[in-house]
Amino acid sequence: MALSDPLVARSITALDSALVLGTLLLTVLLYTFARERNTSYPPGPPGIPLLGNLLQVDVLRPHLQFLEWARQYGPIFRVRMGPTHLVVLNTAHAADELLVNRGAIYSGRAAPHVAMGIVSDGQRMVFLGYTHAWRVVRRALQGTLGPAPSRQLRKMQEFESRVLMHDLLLHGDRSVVETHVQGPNGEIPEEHWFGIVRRYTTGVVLNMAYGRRVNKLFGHPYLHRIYDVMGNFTKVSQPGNYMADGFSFLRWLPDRLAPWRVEARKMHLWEMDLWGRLLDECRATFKSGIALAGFVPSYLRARADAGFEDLPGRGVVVVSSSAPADTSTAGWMRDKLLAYTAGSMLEAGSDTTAATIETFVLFMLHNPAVLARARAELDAAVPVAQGRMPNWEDEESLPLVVACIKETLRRRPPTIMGVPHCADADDVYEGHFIPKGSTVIGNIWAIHMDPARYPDPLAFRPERWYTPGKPTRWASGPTSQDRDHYAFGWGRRFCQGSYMAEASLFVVLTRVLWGLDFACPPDRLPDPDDETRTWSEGFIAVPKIFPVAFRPRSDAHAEVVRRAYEDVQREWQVLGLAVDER
Ligand code: HEM
Repeated sequence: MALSDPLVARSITALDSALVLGTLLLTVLLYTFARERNTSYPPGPPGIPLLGNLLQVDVLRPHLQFLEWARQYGPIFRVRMGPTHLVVLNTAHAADELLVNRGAIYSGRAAPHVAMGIVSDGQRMVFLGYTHAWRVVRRALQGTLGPAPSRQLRKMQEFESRVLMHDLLLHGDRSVVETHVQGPNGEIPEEHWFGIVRRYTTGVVLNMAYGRRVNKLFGHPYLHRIYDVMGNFTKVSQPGNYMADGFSFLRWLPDRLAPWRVEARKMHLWEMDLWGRLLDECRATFKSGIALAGFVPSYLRARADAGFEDLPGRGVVVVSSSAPADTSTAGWMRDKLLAYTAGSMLEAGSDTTAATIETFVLFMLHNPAVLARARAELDAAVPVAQGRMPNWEDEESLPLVVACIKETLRRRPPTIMGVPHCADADDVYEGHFIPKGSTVIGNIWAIHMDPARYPDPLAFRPERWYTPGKPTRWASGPTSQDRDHYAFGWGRRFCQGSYMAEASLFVVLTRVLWGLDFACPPDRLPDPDDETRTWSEGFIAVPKIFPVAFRPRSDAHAEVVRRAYEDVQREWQVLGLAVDER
């Protein structure tokens, strides 16, 4: 038979591939064994060859098993998920020491190959390595999200919270009397009160990024697309989802043997149809001379002023700087990185904040005595006779309410295991070797459940933070000296939106407590300790939908909410923004 015979050629190719694959697997196996025998790694559960501990962990809810191992092995343990070394830090001290004090080494990201390299074309900010491009992005965002500039965002947060209050009033008991079913990928029915919360959280970030509004709950062109993209990305970035994430040699396979790559490229185009289109629309407006507020319009303006009006492509354009290459922030984002950076804001800021609001309501329903005390505090600080809703100026008079928000972030942090960092160099911690390339997890869940730091950790107890008559400090970082909880992560990768997030939580939750009674039928109230029934899977573990009936605490409260909503419609027009459509 001639070699040109297609059947023979195909079987030789298949045999070759199998041999190459087998040899590579064997090499990985031998290398792993040899390395492990001679090194003093952190303690950890024994695994099996090749797969390590992969089969011992529910990859969709790893925090449960990781908490068990934290109790067994202490401040630091190590597991292997296939070829990936995971070093897990379970006390505040260990996490602060590595992720903050040794931030020069531990600020990288272990990005999943398929989700970051292909689906995001390497441009998603949250997964960028500790690189020059990341520094350029981070510096650009700080001008909008930093402690001082983020105060400029409060006007829109205040305006949008009026719409949220109005919508919850309109919602009434709809999610209790109607049957709503969550979609298989966590999709929220538009009529459910979770949709009202999402409209707020996504709306304020969309406004921050693009100066646009989400002005309707039903049929908005972007609202659902954003959640679809986020949901898909959460799925594809899940550890264990793609073999090629763990076994890098699979990345050499040609397309016909790697259908995941073809699928991932399609996903990238689908994502660009959203993030790229938002940028294109913004650029068209900018070029037509209309001045929009927001991070992206301001960035396009500044970039054009610097002589880079059009910068197609990915990554950054390097601008010479006198700073050393490893600290320089000089440079401009090209279009694709800019589009993904704005998209990353929407992803990072929407579900996390929405989940915290919903979780707060859940804990209040479970703790009616705390709720009554928080309300009494609000009624004293902002009597309804004043004809206004609470605002940030009232913060000092509301120490218990702030303590309740902090306790929500501690008791159930939305990014329950944080976002993994990566060790960019070999290191030793308390005699334990941490190899370069290890994925390093600040185990927020284990730290928040540490009874030495938080006695009776499962109890919802705002008193941990509350001193009567004294303002409650947020104490959420970024410095290790100013930490009561770790919901926003660590060090140089600390959540850049934390000031914006806390401002949203404050204005929304003080208003909800102040103006609305809310109730859930006891037999439908989810149990916060029931992991599978109450919380979603994934690296942002959010509450599953539960029904709540909202009604005004009095006619006077309802009147204040209604008036604030009507007034804000005029404000939208003055600002040239879309009015609400209901
Ligand atoms: C309650 C709400 C939020 C929580 C709990 C939260 C939590 C987190 C966590 C745990 C990280 C990873 C930190 C680390 O790597 O150690 C993170 C990163 C980040 N967050 Fe947030 N976040 C929230 C809201 C927001 C908002 C509103 C924004 C902006 C609109 C935002 C923007 C970011 C960005 C840009 C990063 C990536 C930082 C980097 O990789 O350098 N977050 N967030």
